[in-house]
Amino acid sequence: MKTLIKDCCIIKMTNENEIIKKGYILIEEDKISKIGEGEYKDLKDEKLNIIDGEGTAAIPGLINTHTHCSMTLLRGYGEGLPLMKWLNEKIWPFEAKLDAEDIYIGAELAALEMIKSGTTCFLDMYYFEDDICKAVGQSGIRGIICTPVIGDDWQQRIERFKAFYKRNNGSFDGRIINMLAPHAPYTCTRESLEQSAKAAKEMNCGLHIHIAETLDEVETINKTYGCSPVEFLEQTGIFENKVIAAHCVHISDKDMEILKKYNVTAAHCPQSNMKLSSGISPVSKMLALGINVSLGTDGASSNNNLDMIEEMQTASYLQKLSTSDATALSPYETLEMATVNGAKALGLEKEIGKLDVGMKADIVLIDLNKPHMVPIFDVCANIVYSGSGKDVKTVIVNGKTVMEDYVVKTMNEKDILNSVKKSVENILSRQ
Ligand SMILES: N[C@@H](CCSC[C@H]1O[C@@H](n2cnc3c(=O)[nH]cnc32)[C@H](O)[C@@H]1O)C(=O)O
Ligand SMILES: [Zn+2]
Repeated sequence: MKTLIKDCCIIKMTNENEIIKKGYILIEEDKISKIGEGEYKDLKDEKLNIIDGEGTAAIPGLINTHTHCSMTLLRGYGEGLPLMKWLNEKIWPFEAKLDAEDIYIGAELAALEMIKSGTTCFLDMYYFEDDICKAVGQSGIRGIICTPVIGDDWQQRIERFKAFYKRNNGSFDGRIINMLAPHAPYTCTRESLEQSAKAAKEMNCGLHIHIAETLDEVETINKTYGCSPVEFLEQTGIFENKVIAAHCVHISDKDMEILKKYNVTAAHCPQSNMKLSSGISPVSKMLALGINVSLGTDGASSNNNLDMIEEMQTASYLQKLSTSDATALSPYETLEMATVNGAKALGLEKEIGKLDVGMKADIVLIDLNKPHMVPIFDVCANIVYSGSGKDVKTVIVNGKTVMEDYVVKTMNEKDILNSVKKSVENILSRQ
C-alpha cells in the first residue's frame, strides 16, 4: 500500500529556497518515492492511502540527539539545583531505586511524548537498555540506544554492551541502533574512556558522551589532568570514533579546533543548560567554524519536556541574546540543527533528516490552521518561533503512520499514563 500526503507545504531541508508552497509526497514501503509541487497526477491507477495535508507544513521528523528517555519519570523532581548537586543529591539516589519495569514505562512515556511533539528519532543514554529498545521499537519511532559506561563496574558494562549490540542493533526494521556511552570525563576514568574508545572501534559503532557541561567540570578535569575536558578526551582516543558530545558549553578556541579536526558533533541542549545554570554554548561560533551542531532536550527532569520545537526556539533566541546579533541562528538554520545536522551526527544523513526521493519516510505534519500560526510570511519562523510540539498533527516513521490527526496509533495513551502513576508510587515506597 502506498501513502499519499497531498496539498501540504513542504520544507524539504535540502535548500533554504526549496520550500514547496503546495505539493505532495508519495510514500512507498519505508521510503519517499515521489515529491513535488501541485497535484499528484497518477492517482487513478494506484491504491492509495490518502492523508489530506491541507493547512499543514511537512518537515522531516525531528531528531533529538541527547536525552535520557526514562527520566520522564523524574519530571519535576529535584528542582532548583546546579548539575553536581542535582545529580549527587537528587537524581542518582532516585535512579538507584528504578528497576527494569520502571525504565520500560518511562521509555514508553518518552516515546509517546516524542511522537506527539514530532520527534521521530532520538539518541539516548540510559540504563536497562534492552527494555528501552523494546519500548521504543514497539512505539514505531527510531532510537539510538546506548549502554552507559559509568561507575566501578565499567569493564562489565563494556562487555555487556557487546552482547547487547549483537541482540539489538538493527532490530525493529533497522529503527533501533546501538552505541556506547561513556557518561562524562568526570565520571569515567582514563582507563574506562580508553577501553570505551577501543570497544567502539572494534564494534564499529558511535560514542555518546557529555562534555564540558559546567565550569565545575572544567576545573575538576584541569586539576586532575592539567588540561581541558576536550584535550583530555583527545588523549584517550575517544575522538577516533564517531562521537556525539552533549553540551560543549565551556570550550576554548583550541577545544573547538579539536572538535572540528575529529568531526565531533556538539549536541546543544539549551533548555537544560539554562535550567541547571550551566552556561551558554558558543553555537554560532562552532557553526561558523564548520563544526556540526545538532540539538537535544537532555532528560525530562532538566527541561522539563521533550519538545524539540520549543528547544529550537530557545536555541535560536539564546544565540541572538548571547552574541548580541539578531541575525544569529535563523529559523531555517535552527530547523537544520534539529533535522539535517542531527542525521549527520548519527551517520544517518543518507536516510533521514531531509524530505527527498529515496530518503526514509520520516515525516511530520505541522498544523498551520491555528490562531498563533497565521498569517504566514515565513513558514519556518512560524514553526520555530510561534509553534510548539502541540501543533504536530500527523507523524510518519519509516513509512508507517504512528500518529494521524493527533491520534497516536501505536500506543495506548491512557494505559501509559496510568502505568506511570503506579510506577512512581512504587518507586517512592521503596527504601
Ligand atoms: N546511573 C545509571 C544511569 C547512567 S545513564 C546517564 C546518567 O546521566 C545522568 N544525566 C542526566 N542529565 C545529565 C546531564 O545534563 N549531565 C550529566 N549527567 C546527566 C542521568 O541522570 C543518568 O544517571 C547507571 O548506572 O547506568
Ligand atoms: Zn544528559
